[in-house]
Amino acid sequence: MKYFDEIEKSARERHIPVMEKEGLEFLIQTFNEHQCHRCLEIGSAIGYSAMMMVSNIDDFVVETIELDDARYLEAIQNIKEQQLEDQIEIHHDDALTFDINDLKYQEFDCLFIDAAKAQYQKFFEKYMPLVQKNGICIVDNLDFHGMIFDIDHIKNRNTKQLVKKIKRFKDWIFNHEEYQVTYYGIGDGICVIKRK
Ligand SMILES: C[S@@+](CC[C@H](N)C(=O)[O-])C[C@H]1O[C@@H](n2cnc3c(N)ncnc32)[C@H](O)[C@@H]1O
Repeated sequence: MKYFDEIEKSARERHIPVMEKEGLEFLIQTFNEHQCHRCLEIGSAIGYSAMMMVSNIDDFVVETIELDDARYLEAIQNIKEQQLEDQIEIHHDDALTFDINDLKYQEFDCLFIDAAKAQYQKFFEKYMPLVQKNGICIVDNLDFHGMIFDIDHIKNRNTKQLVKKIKRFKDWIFNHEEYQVTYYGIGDGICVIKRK
């Protein structure tokens, strides 16, 4: 497995939320097992997860969307420095309002949702139709540091609202008649979603 330890370390030091190694290894393994080659990622941050994916999965491209100005610019720089421009296409936009006609690819075999947690359902509903029939979607951070199991004891009002929204998404997707969801207690809770 190829790692980008310096980039990861620098992100953590500056409190830029990038995926934990364990979760990323799981993501890469899952995309490999499902023979995925084209991923749409929502939430690039500084490009770390996209670079990990394209560097560790054969014949793999990522198209990714990032809202934050500084992170987007840093992602561009990182991708360029690693000479991965041919494999990673990054857009600077709000994924909720982004015009999907501006995507380079119109169909994907995997979707990775890793942006604003309160909007998971909106991201899923907007982007899952771009994933082909046998494709998969991976969603991270579904336990929110275990808080999802003990919402009544969360004191901070904003945190409580956020955790409630994550729980609402979890309940919605787990009970969805069109999708089959498998939960893995890796990192902060990961779900692999497939069409039934
Ligand atoms: C958890 S970080 C992504 C980490 C990255 N996938 C990694 O592991 O290297 C989430 C990112 O989503 C971005 N984000 C939040 N809301 C967004 C939106 N509506 N559209 C696009 N990006 C968004 C944030 O600015 C943040 O950089």
